[in-house]
Amino acid sequence: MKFGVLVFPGSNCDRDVAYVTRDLLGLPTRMVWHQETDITDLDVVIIPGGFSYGDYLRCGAIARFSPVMQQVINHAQAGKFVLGICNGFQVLTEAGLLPGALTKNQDLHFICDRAPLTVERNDIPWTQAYTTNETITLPIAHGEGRFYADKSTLAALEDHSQVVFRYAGDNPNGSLNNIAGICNRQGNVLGMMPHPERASDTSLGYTDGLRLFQGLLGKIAAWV
Ligand SMILES: NC(=O)CC[C@H](N)C(=O)O
Repeated sequence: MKFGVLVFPGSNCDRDVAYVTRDLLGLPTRMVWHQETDITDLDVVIIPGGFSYGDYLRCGAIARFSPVMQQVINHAQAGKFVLGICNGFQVLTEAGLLPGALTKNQDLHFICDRAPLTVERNDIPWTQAYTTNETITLPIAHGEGRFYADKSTLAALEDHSQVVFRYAGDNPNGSLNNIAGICNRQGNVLGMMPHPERASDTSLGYTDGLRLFQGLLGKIAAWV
């Protein structure tokens, strides 16, 4: 299984993700510059965190127009895997691959913290290494992480069990329904504000994030 990690001007978690997939998990991984137009060699695309285009206009609003994004849409529509972490989640909503929007945190401050999360479902490949309703802890670091969607979109997300992670403790940013991460209806595209790649190495003190990547490895053969 081959991973590709997108790199935009301003990405800053790209190497952290590659450290997990290439160095910790030993999987083929290549960095994908945002102007590339052929990613058909990839099984999994990860859009990492950071400040693509300096967060001008809105986080992810400019990156969404990078040439590689049409390829990411094709990749997702073919049923292949896409993970957007933090700025990557913002890019996925801007690109229309996930519903809703990430808006400025309720208190308008950038938040850097550890957040307890509830895993809402473990029946998609991404989360099969967790148990449903398990509480895990992942770092968060964002200024625009407040999930918003209109009433009918929010109801549809809940009706189709597309909420994958919810903030378990205090709601850190004012996200509607405590939403920290969602997937598309098929379950192959996942977006989340917390950073699993920053909780994957034992030297960092906790490894709840590693199981996200490990879960995908266990399931991919059956899913594709
Ligand atoms: N860590 C990140 O990816 C940050 C995302 C974005 N720049 C924000 O502040 O919301």
